[in-house]
Amino acid sequence: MATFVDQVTLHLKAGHGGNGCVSVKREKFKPLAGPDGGNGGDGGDIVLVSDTQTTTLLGYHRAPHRTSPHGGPGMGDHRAGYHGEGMVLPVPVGTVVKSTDGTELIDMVEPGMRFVVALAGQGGLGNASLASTKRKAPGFALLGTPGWEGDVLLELKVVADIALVGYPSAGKSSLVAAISAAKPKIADYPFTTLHPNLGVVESGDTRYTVADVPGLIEGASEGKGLGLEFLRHVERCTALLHVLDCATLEPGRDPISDLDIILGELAAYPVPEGQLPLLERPQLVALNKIDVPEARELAELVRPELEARGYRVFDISTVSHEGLRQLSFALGELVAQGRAAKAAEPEKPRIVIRPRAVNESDFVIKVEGGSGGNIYRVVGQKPERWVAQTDFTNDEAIGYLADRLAKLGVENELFKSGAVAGSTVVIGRDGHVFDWEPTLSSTAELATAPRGSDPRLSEAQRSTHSRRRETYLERMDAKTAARDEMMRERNAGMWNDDEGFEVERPGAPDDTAAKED
Ligand SMILES: Nc1nc2c(ncn2[C@@H]2O[C@H](COP(=O)(O)OP(=O)(O)OP(=O)(O)O)[C@@H](O)[C@H]2O)c(=O)[nH]1
Ligand SMILES: [Mg+2]
Repeated sequence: MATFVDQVTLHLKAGHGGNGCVSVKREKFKPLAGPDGGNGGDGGDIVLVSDTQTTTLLGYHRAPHRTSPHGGPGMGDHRAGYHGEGMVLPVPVGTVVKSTDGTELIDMVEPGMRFVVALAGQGGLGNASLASTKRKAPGFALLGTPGWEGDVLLELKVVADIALVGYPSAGKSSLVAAISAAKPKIADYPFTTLHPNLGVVESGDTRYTVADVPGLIEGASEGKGLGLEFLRHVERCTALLHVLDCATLEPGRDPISDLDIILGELAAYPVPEGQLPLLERPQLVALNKIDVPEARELAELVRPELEARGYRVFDISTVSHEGLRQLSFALGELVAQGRAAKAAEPEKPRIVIRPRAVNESDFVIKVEGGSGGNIYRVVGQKPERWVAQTDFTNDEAIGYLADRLAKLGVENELFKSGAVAGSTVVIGRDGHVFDWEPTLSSTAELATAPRGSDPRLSEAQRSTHSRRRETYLERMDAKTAARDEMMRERNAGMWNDDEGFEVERPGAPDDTAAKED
């Protein structure tokens, strides 16, 4: 028998971004002709895609380690590194992706949904891209950031319209076999069915799926028998069909008490938030095995009570096929009603399929008490990424990082949170924890010096625009003053023509002096 895998832990490693390149263009007679280091390429993301052609997680059970390619490093002469190719992992429709702590990341209920489960690293900028008017020849490049690495849990939940529930050997698999083309294993011992079987039924205009799940017994919710675990597959069904065995010879069992026990077990199953509890969904009852005379009698006997409880009851035999037509028609009606109700619901917003997307610009500083004084922890996507991009063996790169952090306001905030000279500053929540040693001196300077005395925090740096505007206005004022002065002189010259008028030419006397030399 083929193994049925409905749960698998994937170990994922998304590709790293390639490092940027530091390179200087060399030409004949011009050995330092400017930076030309190319950017590193991005790594490849690992993407899950819900695919109707995929029906099992078996492939991932056999090969749970998946690694996507890294981005290539940048090279000289402005050559960028290649991008790592994204890795697409097809999963069956109905796969739920969870993190290792059990939180649901996404429910891939619709065919064709894409979920970036492991985000690749970004390529680092090369020194050509880092060049600016102020920094004409950067002697550093940014490192590529690491890709996401970790485990996720894939859980396959069968998506069926109708779920058959009942005791072992009640005839659930036989019923699926009788009303659909599915060929589940049928035998006269309990727990024949170990994994759900799906059958497709066509009744009138409606086409629907029926899931036959393993038998339930009393205490299933506490783990007896095959436990409640298999009800996970029932979770998404529109309606339930109770299959009751009227021909059982086991002492102490009869259709009514069987039903009560199953109802008790179903009530104990916790459905995920936002879904209807199992017992609040439409339910029908099938009294099975009425080809056996005693079973038919028993069915007649219990029918009034079941009807009194409000169930629609069907007497069936999967052997003689009696009652199956009416039953499949009734199930089809239920499904059609369920679908119509669903279509009338306002459409849910499409799920955003990029994980771990936090507001990029935000960072927070957490002050933690340590034995050697407070630790200032900077937590935020940007600062963490920038740290990962920094080559700490290169002073220029460290300086660039300090500038970026200062511009974002990190150092400002550190100062406000009370960081002083010698404080330990750590950037990153976990994983990327790095001790802020290399730039401690600059942080310390900032923290001890009164605000504004640090050159990088001076007004000239902080508000370049208003500063530039001020300088411009000053210069314009000076110009106007000079012109006024000149006009005044010229006017004076016009009135006193005899005194002569000469436009002063600055530098002219010097020129003559130079010629004379
Ligand atoms: N006489 C008679 N026997 C039936 C009928 N339906 C099922 N059976 C028998 O009951 C036994 C159990 O049938 P299954 O379909 O395997 O029962 P199940 O509910 O799927 O059982 P589990 O998978 O163990 O939970 C088999 O021996 C079937 O032949 C029926 O309508 N009449
Ligand atoms: Mg079965």
